[in-house]
Amino acid sequence: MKKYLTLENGDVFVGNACGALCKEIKGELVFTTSMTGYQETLTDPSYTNQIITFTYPLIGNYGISLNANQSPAVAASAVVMHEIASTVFHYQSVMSLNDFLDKAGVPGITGIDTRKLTKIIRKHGTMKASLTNQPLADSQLNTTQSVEQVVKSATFTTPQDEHPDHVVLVDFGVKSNIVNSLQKLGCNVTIVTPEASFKDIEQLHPTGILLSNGPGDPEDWESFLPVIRELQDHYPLFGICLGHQLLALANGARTYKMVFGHRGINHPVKNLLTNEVVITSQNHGYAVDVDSVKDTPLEVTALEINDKTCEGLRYPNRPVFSVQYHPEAAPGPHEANRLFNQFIDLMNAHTNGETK
Ligand SMILES: NC(=O)CC[C@H](N)C(=O)O
Repeated sequence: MKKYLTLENGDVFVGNACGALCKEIKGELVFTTSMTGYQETLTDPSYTNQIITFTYPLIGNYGISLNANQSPAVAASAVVMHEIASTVFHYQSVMSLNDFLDKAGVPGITGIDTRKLTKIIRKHGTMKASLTNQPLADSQLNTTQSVEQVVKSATFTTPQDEHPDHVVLVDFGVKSNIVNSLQKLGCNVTIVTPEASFKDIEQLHPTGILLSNGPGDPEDWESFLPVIRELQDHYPLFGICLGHQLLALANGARTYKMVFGHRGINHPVKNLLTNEVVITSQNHGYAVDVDSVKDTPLEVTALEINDKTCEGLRYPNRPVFSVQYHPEAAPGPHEANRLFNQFIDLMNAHTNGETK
């Protein structure tokens, strides 16, 4: 069955349908250069309302496993591939990528020259696009799920015991490996939605706050910025990706939309405090304006080596910091994992009265 990918600039790519064959969809067309980790990528809530193009030419060859999902559902609207593997080899695989997409009701298109498509996205920037069963003019296209719906589905959980580290995680669309990474290090994690007030969070007696990743434009979360300002006055705080952008906005810095973003698992980031370079997992379309940080109490702590975008911030003399990349990986390298240990060290020092 044929499928049509129509870009906002008028370009049309014709390929073969896969996944939920008949489903038609609209979304923001982005690309990821990750060579592995398609299951984690597709279930990362930050990809909500986005059509993901995989630049790697063969996707799906190790199937789908029971423990790789980053949220209960496939978050991406659709998938664009050069080739989807028809034969799957992995001892943990329980189904093929094609069946996974079909069960999730997510359409895909294969047989696409993803190199050509990516060059177009790099030149024009991320664009709206649609995936239809007929050339666009003849099709009946439905709209997609809103970002709000994703965030409202977040749940509250309560700590099981009295471990000293109790992280209240504000869920803007969290990846499960952020929660797992904290729990593996012994933290209790309570998840709250961004509707929580400072008082709601205070009543949970946190030892630290984590602002999660999430989809969409950080400027849409203006209502939560006053809560962040209060939180950073009282608790150790760690922001990841969207959480990093929100920490910046809450302190008066600006964010902007990048031309085509960073989506991949080999982005080099230089730590300006240690001169160390880490290879990081990234997925973002917005960034913090480095120059705008100068007029805030924050300090830029890291830059992406290729384009010098802001990758890290801290609030000097406070246990408050953030990164634009994903220390929890899933997918990607684990080099930055130690940031969770650093967060725990900051919480412990704060609990012991060693920091403000
Ligand atoms: N992974 C994320 O948290 C992404 C943050 C934000 N939605 C962006 O695209 O920049």
